[in-house]
Amino acid sequence: MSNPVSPVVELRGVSRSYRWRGTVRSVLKELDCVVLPGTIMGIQGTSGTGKTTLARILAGLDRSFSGVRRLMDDLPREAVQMVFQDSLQAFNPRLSLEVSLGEALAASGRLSWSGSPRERRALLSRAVAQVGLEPPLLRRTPGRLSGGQRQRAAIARALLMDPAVLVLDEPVAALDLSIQAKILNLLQRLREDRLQAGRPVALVLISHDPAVLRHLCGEIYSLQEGRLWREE
Ligand SMILES: Nc1ncnc2c1ncn2[C@@H]1O[C@H](COP(=O)(O)OP(=O)(O)OP(=O)(O)O)[C@@H](O)[C@H]1O
Repeated sequence: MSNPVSPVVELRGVSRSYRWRGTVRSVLKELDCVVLPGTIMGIQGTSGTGKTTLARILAGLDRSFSGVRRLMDDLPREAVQMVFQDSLQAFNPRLSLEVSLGEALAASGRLSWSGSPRERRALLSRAVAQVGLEPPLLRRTPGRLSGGQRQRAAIARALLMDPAVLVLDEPVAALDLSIQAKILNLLQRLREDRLQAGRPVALVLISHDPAVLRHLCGEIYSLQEGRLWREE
């Protein structure tokens, strides 16, 4: 009998509701979600079904839920990283990419701010080159990048934290079709590279667009009535 693989992150019986103007809206209802190492899981759902709510809970950004969220043994909090649809809001507009990504690098514990600037620049150049960005772009603020470049930078920043899971909430919805395909191919390649390097990263790709999910995902689930349903 083969050993069962432990989830990198899992949700069991998770419920989340919002109180708004005196009424309570129940969004997630006893939802289960299991993310296995190195897999690509797709989650679809129409507007308002709770995709972002689920993404934030998976990523550990929202703790106002009932039920259980479990991370694989010994994984640090930062092991689950999130990439948002609108990466302009995810970056401090006043900071260059070099500073924003440098902060992520310092937070990951791989290099302290007191480390040599040269070493830091080399690591950051490699990080952006890995997502197809020219290192000189590191000097720019996020507002001086295209939407596609910014999304690549957001992915590079998340990868600097050496995640075991990347939760991507509508990562290409704001981009032109041709750029969408490039970003999806990039995610595919990054996942394969990490698998080969023995450091698997699981992707949870959330999209309202079934075509985006079919492009990448082995398993696709629909978020409906507060739960995930496996698509055939
Ligand atoms: N902070 C909040 N306060 C009150 N209601 C909220 C809050 N955040 C989300 N909601 C409501 O919860 C429901 C689910 O929201 P959520 O953003 O998770 O859905 P979604 O599937 O990501 O939607 P979309 O595809 O439109 O982004 C929506 O009806 C939304 O109005």
